[in-house]
Amino acid sequence: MSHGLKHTELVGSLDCGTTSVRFILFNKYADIVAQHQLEFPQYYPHPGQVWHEHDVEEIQQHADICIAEALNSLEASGFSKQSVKVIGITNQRETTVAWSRSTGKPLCKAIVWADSRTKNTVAHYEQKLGETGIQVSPGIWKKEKEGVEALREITGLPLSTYFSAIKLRWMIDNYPNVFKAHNADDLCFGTIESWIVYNLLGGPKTNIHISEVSNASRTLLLNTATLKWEQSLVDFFGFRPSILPKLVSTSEVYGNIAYGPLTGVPIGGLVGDQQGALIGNKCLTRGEAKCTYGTGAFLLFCTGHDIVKSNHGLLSTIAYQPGPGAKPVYALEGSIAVAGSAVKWLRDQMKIISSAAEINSLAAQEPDTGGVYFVTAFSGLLAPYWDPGAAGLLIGISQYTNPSHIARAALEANAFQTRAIIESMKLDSGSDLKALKVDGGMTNGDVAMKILADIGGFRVIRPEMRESTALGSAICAGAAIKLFGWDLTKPESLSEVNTKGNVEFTAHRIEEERQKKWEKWQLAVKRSRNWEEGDVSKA
Ligand SMILES: Nc1ncnc2c1ncn2[C@@H]1O[C@H](COP(=O)(O)OP(=O)(O)O)[C@@H](O)[C@H]1O
Ligand SMILES: O=P(O)(O)OC[C@H](O)CO
Repeated sequence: MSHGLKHTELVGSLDCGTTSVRFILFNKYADIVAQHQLEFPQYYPHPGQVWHEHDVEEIQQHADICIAEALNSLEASGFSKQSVKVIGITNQRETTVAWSRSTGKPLCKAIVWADSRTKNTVAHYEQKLGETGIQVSPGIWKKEKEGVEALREITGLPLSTYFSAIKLRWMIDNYPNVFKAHNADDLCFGTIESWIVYNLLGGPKTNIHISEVSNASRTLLLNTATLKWEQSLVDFFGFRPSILPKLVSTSEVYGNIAYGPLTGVPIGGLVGDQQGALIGNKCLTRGEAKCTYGTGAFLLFCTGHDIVKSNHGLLSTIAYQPGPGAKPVYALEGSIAVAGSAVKWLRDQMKIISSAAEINSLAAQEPDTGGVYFVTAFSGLLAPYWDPGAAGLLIGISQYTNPSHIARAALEANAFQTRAIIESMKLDSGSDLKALKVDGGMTNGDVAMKILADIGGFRVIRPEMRESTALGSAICAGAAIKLFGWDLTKPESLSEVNTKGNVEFTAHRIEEERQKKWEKWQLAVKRSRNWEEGDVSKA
């Protein structure tokens, strides 16, 4: 490798995604020096329903193995462990963990972000917003439409099955041991970064119960302007304040690792994975955007220090806070629940491909979808539709339809949903997006990327080094100890980071044809909506 790596300092990143954990060691140029990745089990305990769980002890064990194995390969290639100066953690967001303060053990399996079992809980709180509302200041209550607005105003989010407070409420209401721990002030609530950092820093011995603000901004409990837990919302959802972790910034030293091969190394960065990818793509100033295609797809558009409120179905979220007390940077986000998971479904359930990568060669066997549209609403639709009642829909099937058409339609679904988000972003931010930086497992396929550019009608820029999520948290961690001169408030300090080439994909289809397909997609989405509440008399 270049740049005299053997003598250099390194920064680690523990990336705990929805389907796998990886530990990656980077040098100052973002070259990957060593890494290890492991998939972990997914639990779907109720066939036919959209329950999706993780065993968080299993995630922690996989994380420990990834760290140990990456360090073994590091040493095997002639580096000392002491090269690792600091590590960052990045994670699937919203996934909700409940553990016991006294034992440090999880009280139940974590409810994963994409799980939509909580539809009735959402309906209950929608009704409560209509009836009692939320108290926005002493004696001032906002109800009904105003209540929904106030919730958005405070948190940047709508009431949805997606966010953590709803999932936690469901746990308290449905698991007697969680209910008991809540009442006894023994319940620790956290998202995945809270859980991992709690363990790495010593578990119940040290009891460091913290949550980072980009993750906390996905709970429905954080005031994104003040960066504090919002008491009115803690009350609204009926939580005891003792459950809440202490809030911390995205880049600071939270403590030193308490066990294993990295004992004594500081943890200096915690960041939600999508915000991590924004940082890893160096989209640090207003107007820059990226989309990460993993299990789901998440397009984040940096809005600088301004919270831009969306009127078109997007989320206003915290991108990162560069240090304790520092001014946060915000983003508008469009979240798509199903992206790579549709590929996984074609592989594991439909068995029309034997590996995820194969979707590309299968889709390339046909020039088009033969009129098939695939609305991948496996657990309802997130942005910009926010319809938990939408159902997955394959439409336009005929005698002529073959597996290639379906594979292609799955890739097109990704592109159409991305376009829907870009259209909303245009309306909310006033700026058009002519080019999109992409990363994540799904972007490994060239055919998927060509379809994205062609259907979306924008340039797609794919970096050679696509571990942007991990790199983002490494940058946060490095910046916390001023390693390599990195500074999140000075984008120019990252000029030497990840400068390897990009591959670009451009649109070929004529605009009129693209528009026609777009209109047909919108029609397909319309047909998939409100299926759960469907009533034959209104069909
Ligand atoms: N070559 C490929 N083409 C299309 N999809 C792919 C390819 N490789 C992986 N995927 C999909 O990408 C997803 C994994 O991406 P990753 O970024 O690791 O996700 P996560 O962080 O959500 O676990 C899987 O759902 C898989 O189906
Ligand atoms: O782990 P990923 O890449 O699927 O990302 C999941 C998101 O953070 C959910 O909001």
